[in-house]
Amino acid sequence: MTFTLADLERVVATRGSSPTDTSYTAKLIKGGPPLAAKKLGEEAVEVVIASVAQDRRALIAESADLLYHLLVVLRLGDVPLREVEEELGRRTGQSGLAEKASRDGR
Ligand SMILES: N=c1c2ncn([C@@H]3O[C@H](COP(=O)(O)OP(=O)(O)OP(=O)(O)O)[C@@H](O)[C@H]3O)c2ncn1[C@@H]1O[C@H](COP(=O)(O)O)[C@@H](O)[C@H]1O
Repeated sequence: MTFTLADLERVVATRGSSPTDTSYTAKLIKGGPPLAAKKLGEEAVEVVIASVAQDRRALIAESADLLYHLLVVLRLGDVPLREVEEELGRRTGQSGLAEKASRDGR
């Protein structure tokens, strides 16, 4: 089964509400937006470098880091991933994808 961003969002939320000493996510959340946003920026630069270098393997790994850190930043901003998806859906307008998502109740 595919591990989705929604699954990762739930993991991040759990680490935020039940922090453990060994959790990197809990450390980021404790540091608040200044720490999490700084890490997000660093990961974005690493994605840029991988892209320009045309390093496909690094692009996948750095994109995973970037998406994870984005979910932490969203959590700290009290923004559910669903609201970002809704924004993307609005931009997609009346395309088939948006209609399907709407029919599926997402
Ligand atoms: N997807 C991720 C994920 N991606 C990247 N990272 C961490 O992000 C950090 C990336 O920062 P760097 O590359 O700068 O590494 P670093 O120098 O060790 O980081 P700093 O100490 O400088 O902050 C690394 O420590 C990675 O382990 C992640 N940490 C956690 N997750 C997910 O979150 C879940 C919970 O993790 P914990 O919160 O650690 O239990 C995990 O099971 C994963 O699913």
